[in-house]
Parts: sequence; structure tokens; C-alpha cells
Amino acid sequence: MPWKFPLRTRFFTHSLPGTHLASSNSCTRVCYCSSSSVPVLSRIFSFRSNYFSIGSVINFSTRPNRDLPEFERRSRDGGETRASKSLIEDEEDLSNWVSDLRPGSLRVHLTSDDDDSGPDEDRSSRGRRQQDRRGIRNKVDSFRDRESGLNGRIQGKSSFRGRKETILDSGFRRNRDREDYKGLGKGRDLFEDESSDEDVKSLVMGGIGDLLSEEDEDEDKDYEFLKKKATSAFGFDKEKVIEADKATSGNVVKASDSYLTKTRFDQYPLSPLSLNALKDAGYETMTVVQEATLPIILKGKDVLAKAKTGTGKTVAFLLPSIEVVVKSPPTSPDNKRPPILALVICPTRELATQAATEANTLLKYHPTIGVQVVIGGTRLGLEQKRMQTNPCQILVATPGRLKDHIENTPGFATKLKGVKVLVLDEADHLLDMGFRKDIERIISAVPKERQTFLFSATVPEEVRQICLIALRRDHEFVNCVHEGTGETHQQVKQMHMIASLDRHFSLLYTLLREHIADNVDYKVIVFCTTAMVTKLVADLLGELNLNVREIHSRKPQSYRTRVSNEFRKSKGLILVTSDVSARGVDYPDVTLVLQVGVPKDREQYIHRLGRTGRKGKEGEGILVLAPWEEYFLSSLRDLPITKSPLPLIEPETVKKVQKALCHVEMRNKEAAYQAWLGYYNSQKMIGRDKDRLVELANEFSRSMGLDNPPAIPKLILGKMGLKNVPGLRAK
Ligand SMILES: Nc1ncnc2c1ncn2[C@@H]1O[C@H](COP(=O)(O)OP(=O)(O)OP(=O)(O)O)[C@@H](O)[C@H]1O
Repeated sequence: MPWKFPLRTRFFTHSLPGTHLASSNSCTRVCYCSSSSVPVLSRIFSFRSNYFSIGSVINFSTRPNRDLPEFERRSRDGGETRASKSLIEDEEDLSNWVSDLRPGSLRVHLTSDDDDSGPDEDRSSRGRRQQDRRGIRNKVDSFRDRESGLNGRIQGKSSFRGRKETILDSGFRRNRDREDYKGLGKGRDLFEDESSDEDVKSLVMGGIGDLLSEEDEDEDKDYEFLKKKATSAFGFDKEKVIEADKATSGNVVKASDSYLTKTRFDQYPLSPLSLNALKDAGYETMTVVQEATLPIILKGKDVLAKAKTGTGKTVAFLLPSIEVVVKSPPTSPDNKRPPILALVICPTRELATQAATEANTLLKYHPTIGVQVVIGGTRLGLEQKRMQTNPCQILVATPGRLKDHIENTPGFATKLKGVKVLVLDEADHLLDMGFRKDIERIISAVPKERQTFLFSATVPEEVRQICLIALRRDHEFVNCVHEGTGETHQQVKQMHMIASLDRHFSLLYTLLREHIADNVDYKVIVFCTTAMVTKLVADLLGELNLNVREIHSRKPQSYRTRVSNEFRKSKGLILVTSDVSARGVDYPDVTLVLQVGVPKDREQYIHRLGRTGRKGKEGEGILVLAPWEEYFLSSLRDLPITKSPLPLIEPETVKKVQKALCHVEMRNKEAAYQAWLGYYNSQKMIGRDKDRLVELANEFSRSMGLDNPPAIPKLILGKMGLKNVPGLRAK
């Protein structure tokens, strides 16, 4: 698809308040909701645009019962009584749970014919398996394809140059090859959504790490090219910004990092039933992003919104989506399958479930409007029945599973023809390479005549361009990120520590012990690089008698949901997790986010850190790197992260950790070693020198207490491009 720039663009200038300067033929507007800034876009579009400042300083209002477990809350609200069952026990519960949160909502219990052997599931699984078998036969081709498809920027560049854009189906992310990856993650949908098998993804991506690195040199050229092209396409080379208070309701408070405004929801023409639900939820005034986007959305415009983590983006897109549903004419009684009117796409199952829960909160007084969730890890047949039997005007989905339904659920594609609102939550992530093909497929399945909202805490420039595939030309970019502080919160103290790999486990233990000693109500998230490394670290910390839970892609969805709910309401708990918990998940009162090992990229660092300091609260973030990972810090230059000296690690602590490591199962260490190798192989800076990579992996192996690095199947070494690299043991 060739790039098309908006023909009409309106820009404003900071130096000339209130003056509309741009060309007369402009209509895309960029709104900045910070109080002093150079717009983020200015790096690529060297001009400034409409500049809105909507900071405020209002105390945060806590919502009654918000932190209670869902079942308990429902019970207290007078809904279905299941208080005795505080956690979800099984998959069927999980599926029904989300659609069932509202008091009085329909509850349909499904029977055992919904098991995996059901015909619907079979059809899609068989299809996939056949496809996958073909995939493995063609794996060499796939690597080649991947090489071409890997770098979104390169694709973007081609598009900019007006060439036909080719998006290659490499068969990697969506390979889902159960047989191919035997022993890695058998029997599950691999790459279903972001939370699918992370280790397999690392492993496969690792195989082309060297190819990726070859593209490095082109990056700067690409960037310069995009910048020039963008600037000339708009015909601007000066930055133009308007003072915020000229552009908003005058409701401007100068505090930089606050996110609540003085604007009440009832100042907008929202349905009284929605207003009642907002009140019940304790949402009195709007957050900055809500205030900035709602009026624009109510006018019928598309919006791309960037706002910091934990500042209420979910309500910002759900509320107007619900309004669209409310205003839609009721379907005739003979229409047994009313269309889906609002479609919300989230990158992970956790996030989709959470968004659906929030939607149910807002729909409390709209008994006829239903929300359903379709996510990987649950049975397709179960979801099909649920959508058939329950109201489903709003559908929240992960991309892979949604695509499955489009392809395999009878009548589903027709239902999507009713979509009036499309939301991409974590838009930058959904539109980057990993999900892009699925998203394009989904976009082609919904009507062109619709409103689209893209929300995220991070919107890198190159992804902004890709956003145009989803948005109308006259969309508005609402940027609530206060320039100068970066995308993170000022009230979150960020530190990094550099320690050799052999000290990481002892350091982690020391940091956790210190944090626990200082915080009675500690609530910590430890992010690890891959699912199997997560498992290893969780095992180790458990052996060290810390109160630990783990979430990663190797755990069944029902388990993940259960642990997630437990962590949400707990205090005095450590959650060790992979990136499945990096984006969007709203755990209240997290006191510390610890990231061990280099994050996938700058955006991932920001989203992981964003699990603390939510709703204006304080928090702390520590990034632990090995000396050879220090290069990553250059990508965080604009963030307030400081170097911290290492705490004293007592010899006793080292011994204790070593002893605990002896109790961790050998197979978990083996799996962690392999996953570690796969992950770092995929990191351009580390993976390009294979000899060095293997040296480091073996250092990691020794840090787990192993004398010899575990042997790795030849097939896997081949996939990683590591055949015959000295220091590796093949089997
Ligand atoms: N107007 C409001 N008043 C009070 N609380 C609110 C309001 N809107 C949202 N919240 C609460 O703020 C918290 C954070 O919201 P949400 O999870 O939507 O943040 P987010 O911006 O999407 O974060 P992330 O970028 O991490 O996904 C939630 O607990 C939500 O219930």
C-alpha cells in the first residue's frame, strides 16, 4: 500500500498563540496535552502542531470496592453470589467470567461438548497443523522471507518511495507448529498473541539475528529519508504550536505530571446510564487523556492518542465506544445475530480480559449491551457459543484469535460488517511488524465507514506512519506526554545497576530483601527476558522462601488469570513475569518494578516500568544489566534514569543463592539456557557476534551453577543459526 499523506493539515504555533498558520488545505490536527514541549513528532516532521496543555492537580479519588476480587465485588453489588469461589478455577469459568461481571447479566453454562475435540476447534487446528507442516518444510524460505519482512522501517521506506508494499507472510510469528517445536511448547497455539510462546519466538527470531544486524547501517539513512519525505510532503519546515489554554475549555492547570483534570464526565453529552456507571466506579472527573480525546471522538473523528501508562486510556476509548453502541438503532427482534458494533483489539490476553472487565463496569446500567472476549488459550468452540448465545455488541479480542474467528466461525465475518468503532489498544505494538499482518486482515474485515481510535503510551515515529493504514486522513493526534520528562512518570524513581552476570541472582535476591524490609506492603514485579528464564527465576526465589508467583506464556491461560487476579488484590507478593505482563495490565499499588536483563526495546522498558506509579502514585524502577548490555541505556537517554551503586552483596547471600540454585530442577535450567540463548541471539547488538554470544550464554549457564552448558538439539541450533559455534553442545 503506498503511503498517502494527509492532503489537508492544520498546524498551530507556540510562538504565535491562537494563530492557525498552516496551509489552507489542512485537516489533520496534532494536539499536545503537555505544558511545555517540543512535540515528539518534530523529530520526523520538523514542525510543531496544535498544542494543547491539559495538566491538572486534583487529588485522586479512590473507588469503592475496586480492589476486591471480581467475584466478591459482584456478590456485594447484589449480583450473582459466588463469593465463596474467589478465584477462577478452570477455563470455562474464565470464559464466562468476563462476560458475566455485571450484576444481572446473562450467564450461560456450557456443557462438556465444548472440549478440544469439538468439530470447530478441530477444523481450525487441523488447518493450522497442515499449514505448519508446510511451514517447517519451507523454513529456509521463511528465514529468507523474514529477512525481508523483519524491519518495519525498511517496509515503510519502500512504501514512502511509492513502491507497492509487500508484507511477507514469513510463517514465523504465526507458525504455530506444534510438531516443529516439539519439546518447546507442544500442544498449544504458538504466537496466538503477544503472550504466546515467547521462548519460541526468541529462538526463531534469534536465527536471523545476524541478518537483522546487517540492516543496522541503513537505519539512520531510513530515518533521514522518512524525515525529509514527511517534511516535504507536508510542505512545512517550521514548528508551529498553539498555547494550550487557547485550545481547550480553559481548564488548564500547569502541573506537569498530574493526570486528573477538573472536567466532570457529566459536562459532556453522555448517556445518563453511562454517567451512573462512571459514578459507581468512582470516576468523578476525567483524566487528561479522557478530557483531551472525548470531545474530538464525540465529534466523530478518528484519534491517535499517546498518554503515559496508568492514566486511564482504557476508559478514554471504551466510553465513547459505548456511546456509539447506545446511539445505534436497536436491531429488529427477528435479527437473531445482531452485529458487533465496537471491536477492541489488545495485544495480550490479560489486557483483553482487563479491557472487557472495564467495559462491563461502564455498562452496569446498560443491560442490553453485551461484551464478549475472544483470546488465545481458551477453546474456540466455547467462544463461538458464547458469542452466539449472549449479547455481543462489543467484542474485545487478541489479534490471532480474532483472525481465527474470521476464518473459522460461521457468520462471524458478517457480524463484523456492523462494526462502527475499531479500537487498537497499545496501537504501536499492534501495528509493528509482529502483529501487522493480522491487523491488516482485521481492518479489511471491518467496514471502511467507521471511527478508529489508536491508543498507547508509546508511539514511535516510524509506527506513527503505519497508523495511517487504520486511521482516516483527518484524524487527530492527541499527545498527552509532557515533553522533556519522556514517557515515564516523574514520581517513579528510575535506576539502573550494572553487575556481571554471575552476580545477577544474588543481586536480585539482595534487592528484593532490601525492598521487602523497607516496605511492609511491598508489591513487586520482576520482569525477565523470556518465559523459561522467568520460570527459573521464580523457582529460585521460591527456593529462597520469598512469596512469589509467576506468569508467562508457558502457563495455561486459566492459571495466568488466576495468578493475575491474586496479584491484583494482594500485598506482600512478588510477581515474576515475562513480557506478557509488560503492557497495559493494571495492578494497583506496585511498589517496585525490577527488570533483569536488557528489555526488547525502549518501548518495552517504558511499558514494564509503567506497571508502577499508576494513577499518580509513587513507585520505583530498577533495571539490572550486565556490562555488555550497557549499550541499551543510550536508548533511554531522555528518561530520568540514574546509575545506582550496587548494594553490598553478603558472602552469606551468595552461598544461600548457590544452594537454592542446586534445588532448582535441571530441566528448568536447561530450558532457561536455551531460551536465554534464543533471546540474546535476537538482540541485534549481542546476537551478531555468535562466538561472543555463546561465551555469554555459557557464563549464564555457570551462573545457574552448571559446570557444563546444557546440550541443545541440533535442529534448534540450526534454527538459531548457531550450528558449529564453538562452546555449544549439540545433541
Ligand atoms: N476518570 C478516572 N478517574 C479515576 N480513575 C480512573 C479514571 N479513569 C481510569 N481510572 C483508573 O485508572 C487506572 C489506570 O487506567 P488504565 O489501565 O486505563 O491506564 P492506561 O493509561 O491504559 O495504562 P497503560 O498504558 O499501562 O495501559 C485504572 O485503575 C482505572 O480504573
